[in-house]
Amino acid sequence: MTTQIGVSFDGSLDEDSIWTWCSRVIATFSCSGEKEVNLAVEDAKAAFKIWRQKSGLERGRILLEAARIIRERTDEIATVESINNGKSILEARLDIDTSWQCLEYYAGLAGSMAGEHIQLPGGSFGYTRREPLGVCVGIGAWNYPFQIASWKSAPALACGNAMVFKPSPFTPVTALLLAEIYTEAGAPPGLFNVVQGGGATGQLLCQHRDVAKVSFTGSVPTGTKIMEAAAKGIKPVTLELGGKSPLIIFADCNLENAVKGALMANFLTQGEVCCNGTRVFVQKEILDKFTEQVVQQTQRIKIGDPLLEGTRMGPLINRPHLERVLGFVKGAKEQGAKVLCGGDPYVPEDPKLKDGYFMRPCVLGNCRDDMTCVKEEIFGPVMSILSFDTEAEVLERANNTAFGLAAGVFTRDLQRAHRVVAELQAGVCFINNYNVSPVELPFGGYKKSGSQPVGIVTAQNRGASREGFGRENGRVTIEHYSQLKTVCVEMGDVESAF
Ligand SMILES: NC(=O)c1ccc[n+]([C@@H]2O[C@H](COP(=O)([O-])OP(=O)(O)OC[C@H]3O[C@@H](n4cnc5c(N)ncnc54)[C@H](O)[C@@H]3O)[C@@H](O)[C@H]2O)c1
Ligand SMILES: O=CCc1c[nH]cn1
Repeated sequence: MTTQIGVSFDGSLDEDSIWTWCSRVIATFSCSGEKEVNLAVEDAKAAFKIWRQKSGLERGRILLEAARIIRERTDEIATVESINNGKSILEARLDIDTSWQCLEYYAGLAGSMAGEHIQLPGGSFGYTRREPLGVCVGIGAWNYPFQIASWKSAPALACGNAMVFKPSPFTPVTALLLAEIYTEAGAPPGLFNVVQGGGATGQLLCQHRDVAKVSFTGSVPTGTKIMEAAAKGIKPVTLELGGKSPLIIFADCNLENAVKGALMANFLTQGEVCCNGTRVFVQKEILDKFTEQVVQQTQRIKIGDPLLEGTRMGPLINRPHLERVLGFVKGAKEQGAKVLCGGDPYVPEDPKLKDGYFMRPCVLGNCRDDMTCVKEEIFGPVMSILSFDTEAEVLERANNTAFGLAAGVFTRDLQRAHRVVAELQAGVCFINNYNVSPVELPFGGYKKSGSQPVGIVTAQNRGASREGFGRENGRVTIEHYSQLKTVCVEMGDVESAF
């Protein structure tokens, strides 16, 4: 089967390919079926045999070389990513930066993977070995194609695993560049394999008996299917899912920073960001001032050709998604929200861009907690502003969601900031900033965004979610890509019970 992709790549970067976010097909690929998936897993198994024998330091050296190549080729990869996804070139470069930084980080940790030595009676002893899992599968969403492939593969490879990666069919291109780079850096052929396809290919990967683990980034409904498939094979999963995160702005904040923070929380990558703080709770005293400034700055966002240096917002991923996002705005109006700016299709002056999937970033006022736009993940450039009076009230409302990916708070009162984040049911919290993603810090959600509360959430266990469905980045991810072997060594004779 051949799938056609709306925003895609024809292999050249000539003048014409700059104008391709307009439903022009510029790449086709065949979806991998059972045969191709088996082949990719077989190749990965062969590479794993070689890779697992290398010391951490040796693996780290290859990852470092891959990081160096990515860094050297940042502009080129960012350009392809911008064509692949539609995000602005400025943002695409930042994604490539956090990608090579991730490889560098895990290259550094690879040599430090170690077990313990435990003394036992009579001179006997035990030790533990931290071992790789085997062939891991990575399945990506379309919003951060290169970054997701890097964030999944770097810790997997650092721990001695191989990976078969399936990008989203909407953004199939840049994962291939990463595969080429790993090979060029000295990884055994097949260590990082890319298969193309949609849900059916993803299912084949998850069900494959030789796959040891699945790391998935995408929506909650697909995450549920992946968990079901993995459960049948008793495979560990990492799930990085959707969100509807709160951003809480207290009256004592630095207003200028809070306004900038709200834009960062809502409009990066056309609003197609899992951890976006789309429920913006503003304390009543500053509601009007904050709203006025947010609207002013939102209206200044330059929309257009994402490859131009001045552009800050490109087209959405595809026509159905654009229509879905516009539908949320329409529904919000019907439910009583006020469109303060944007929320309509945008047609750039350049005739070559006229069929692009552009829309004006939208700020909604008069929002209530029961509105669909406030409850559901929109995954587009739509900010909902809600007002609040007290800290206790806003905490209750902020946590009143099945999601738990991220949350933010702007205040000058640092005691309040820490008190509030301790109560927020979210895996990633920001104080006086939003949507910064240093690779040294673990990234992942609570609740339906990727982890599970311990039983029923009560005042006592609130925030005590385990990172049972994994994390990306940070030291903790090593544990999700490795397993512990205990070795018990007898130094005396066997004391038999028989
Ligand atoms: N938490 C995070 O880190 C994070 C990051 C980016 C995106 N997301 C979430 O991703 C969603 C948007 O991305 P999307 O539309 O690509 O998500 P999606 O769930 O539709 O698809 C994600 C990936 O899963 C594959 N897939 C679909 N059905 C499958 C199946 N049955 N088995 C295996 N694989 C299958 C798709 O082909 C794609 O590669 C949003 O909800 C967003 O919040 C989360
Ligand atoms: O979409 C979510 C993943 C992410 C967040 N920031 C950078 N990448």
